[in-house]
Amino acid sequence: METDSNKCNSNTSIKHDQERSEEFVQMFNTVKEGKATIFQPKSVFYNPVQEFNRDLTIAVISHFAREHFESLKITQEKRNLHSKPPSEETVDNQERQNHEIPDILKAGVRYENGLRILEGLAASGLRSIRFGMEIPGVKEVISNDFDQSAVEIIRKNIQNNNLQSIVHENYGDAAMVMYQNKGFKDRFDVIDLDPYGSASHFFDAAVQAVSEGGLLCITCTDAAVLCGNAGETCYAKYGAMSLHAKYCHEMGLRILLQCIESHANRYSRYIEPLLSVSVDFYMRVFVKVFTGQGKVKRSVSKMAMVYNCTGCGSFVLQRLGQTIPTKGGNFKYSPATGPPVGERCDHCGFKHQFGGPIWAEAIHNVDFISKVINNVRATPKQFGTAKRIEGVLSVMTEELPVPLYYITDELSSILHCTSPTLLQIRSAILNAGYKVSLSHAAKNSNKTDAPNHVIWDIMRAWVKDHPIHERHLKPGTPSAVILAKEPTINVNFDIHPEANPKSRQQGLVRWQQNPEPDWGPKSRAKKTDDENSQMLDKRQRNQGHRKRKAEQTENGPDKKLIGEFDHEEDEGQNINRTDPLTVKERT
Ligand SMILES: C[S@@+](CC[C@H](N)C(=O)[O-])C[C@H]1O[C@@H](n2cnc3c(N)ncnc32)[C@H](O)[C@@H]1O
Ligand SMILES: [Zn+2]
Repeated sequence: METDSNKCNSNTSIKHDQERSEEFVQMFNTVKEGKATIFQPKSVFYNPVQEFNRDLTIAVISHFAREHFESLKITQEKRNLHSKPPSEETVDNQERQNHEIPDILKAGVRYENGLRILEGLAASGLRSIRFGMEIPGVKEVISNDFDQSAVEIIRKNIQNNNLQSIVHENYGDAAMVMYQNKGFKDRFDVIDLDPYGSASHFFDAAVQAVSEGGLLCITCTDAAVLCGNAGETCYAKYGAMSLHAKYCHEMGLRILLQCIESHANRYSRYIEPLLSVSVDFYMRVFVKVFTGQGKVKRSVSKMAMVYNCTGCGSFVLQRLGQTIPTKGGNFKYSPATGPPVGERCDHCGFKHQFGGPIWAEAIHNVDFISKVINNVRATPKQFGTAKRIEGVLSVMTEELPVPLYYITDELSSILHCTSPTLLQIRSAILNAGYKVSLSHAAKNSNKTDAPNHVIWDIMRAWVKDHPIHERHLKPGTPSAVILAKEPTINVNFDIHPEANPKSRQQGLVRWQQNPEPDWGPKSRAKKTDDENSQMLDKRQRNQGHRKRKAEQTENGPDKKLIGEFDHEEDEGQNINRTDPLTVKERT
């Protein structure tokens, strides 16, 4: 029975709810991205620069969903061929509807046989909510974070966008959530990991918790580590030595793929990269994961070490293993033979650095990417960053599958000469009978199957036409040693008909536009006042701790040790994408 006091309480509570809701709206900014509108408190992470990352992910998963339903259809057709379908009456109507394989998939509708997606590190849930609203063919999105306040915001955002039937918030450690769902029936079709810094500590769980043929979407923002700024940290995190070479952005992607593959191999699984992108301040890879002991045996042959000349930057790959075809379509496996280089570089006489292992196979699936481009072109208004997606992905479809690249300006700077234009150097390579392409990871890059000596012959011929000052020919320097030799091939710089890549002819947005203020990886979200005062207490307690620790060491302060303490969180996040890529595209 309703009493007056109850009435009063319920009125008060309605009033409180309204006040709370108004307070809530005033406390937080609202952010609109794609179809989602979300509350975004300062204490929960948000980086608007990552819109490209989120748009691209939605474009990729949307096509993955289409393929998922196509394969369900094929399986169902095969099953129908071999067995008598149950009569209409025996199948419950609702059941049939839920499991139907529709011709046209809709977003924002729950499909019982659709994708189960986990966003392990969801912050405000923006990405998960966009998944729920924009990806057709979804069964469920679990939007997880281990920060209680973030989970609260996710819950509000789900309600606010009316997505309760598809998106579900979850509070937990991402690794634990994945371990708890690694059972055959519980695995996720798609796992998205988008942490601060490295994602490597999630790989072991992720490769187990993704379904057969499922998709991992992984960001690492510690690009500087992957690009050779701290090779020893890269080894600790990714099991490979990175090099600060001109091709470091692609090498970073290949280290990342190598690392995921080696984690997958421990569970008789292997990866197939769909798309690997190094843009802005981060790396992002999309890989499918499969199971197969036979295929896993080939993994070692897919890996290579890299010899990088410290004088002229020439590079040579050494595979770790060989896969040799035998009779009856079988294979035998053996260690690779080498080394492929002498003690000193053939071209300039300097020593080599040794990096890797890296993934030495294709990093993109061109067929898949072409379909993603077509879908984005068909709905140009869906994504705020559609133009950039089209541009970057188009360059990827043109990329040769050979690992790594030369940067034209770097070749010229070694020889202290002017640079050939993009069309001139590409023409010289093509006219010599080799292939060449750009890499999406660097302007003025030349991916080519031409051997190193051909590249240097082209540059020697260039210097003959564009002589350099004698002061640049100091004995023993790379330029003096390289230019002391005559070219062994006929070099022709006449413009080749295929020298100008299609993506360039079409004027697509292929490279990062001028960065806006605050561009870069964001550090952890700011703490509230309470959390700040707790941190201050801790800081005060620790004051002088490092100094005391350093003084205890026999040889005085160990800068490295202090450095590690100071920067562990942020290490590797400060990639300056203009280094070594400060170059404008040469025409
Ligand atoms: C970079 S933000 C995620 C951004 C989000 N994916 C987006 O697109 O806006 C990282 C989030 O991961 C959460 N996080 C960090 N480590 C975690 C862990 N082990 N398990 C779950 N969440 C974690 C943090 O609380 C933070 O909200
Ligand atoms: Zn050299």
